[in-house]
Amino acid sequence: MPDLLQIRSLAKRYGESTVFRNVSLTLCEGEFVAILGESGVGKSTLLNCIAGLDTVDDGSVHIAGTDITHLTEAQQAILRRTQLGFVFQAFHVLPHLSVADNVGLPLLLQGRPDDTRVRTLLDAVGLAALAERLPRTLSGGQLQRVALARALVHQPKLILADEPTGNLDPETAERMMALLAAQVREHGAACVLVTHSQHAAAHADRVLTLRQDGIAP
Ligand SMILES: Nc1ncnc2c1ncn2[C@@H]1O[C@H](COP(=O)(O)OP(=O)(O)OP(=O)(O)O)[C@@H](O)[C@H]1O
Repeated sequence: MPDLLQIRSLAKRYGESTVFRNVSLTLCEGEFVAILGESGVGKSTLLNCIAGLDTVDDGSVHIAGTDITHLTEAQQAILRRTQLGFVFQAFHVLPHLSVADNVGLPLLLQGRPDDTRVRTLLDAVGLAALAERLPRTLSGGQLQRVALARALVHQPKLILADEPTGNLDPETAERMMALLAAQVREHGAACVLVTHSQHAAAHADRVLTLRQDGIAP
């Protein structure tokens, strides 16, 4: 199966301080990897580097065969829009858009708005009744589900999920992880999940731990 993500010898520093180095990881279609690691070790930074949202100091990141570290910012933005779904730890929903419009944004940006697909995702994350509400009227767990629905709505090839169940009760978290896993396995996507939750990580095919000098089982 083709590799959707290939990370080779990735290194990241902030000034003189090394966050991580020697990080290599390959994911093919249908693969789901969970990354654990102590707080501050660089898990969110790694996801940002994969998405081209942060610079890297060494190594390469190929997404569906394209090295994102060698693209211009505009080219990276197009690749993110077409290939990536990102569940940010801090949600990053747009405050002036309704829940439905936030979820539909990736489709709109690709010039293929689809209200039916948005409705399907809102149903799947249990937010259909809140479709017209503004984000500021939602709870943290509801916002997290908006972020998950938005990351899946355009059926991206690569899903990067940063602690996507951190604000959810155990039952809702299980349902959201099942939704994420179904997207990966039924649609041939690949997912990198960053989490502190062993329950969430149990949905993955492989569980790896990030340390300063690399990533390993
Ligand atoms: N813009 C920045 N400038 C300098 N240091 C940074 C910057 N962003 C992150 N860091 C540092 O990089 C390290 C990795 O941060 P990161 O948020 O990736 O960790 P994490 O493993 O995701 O943590 P957590 O599990 O607590 O969310 C931390 O020590 C953090 O302080």
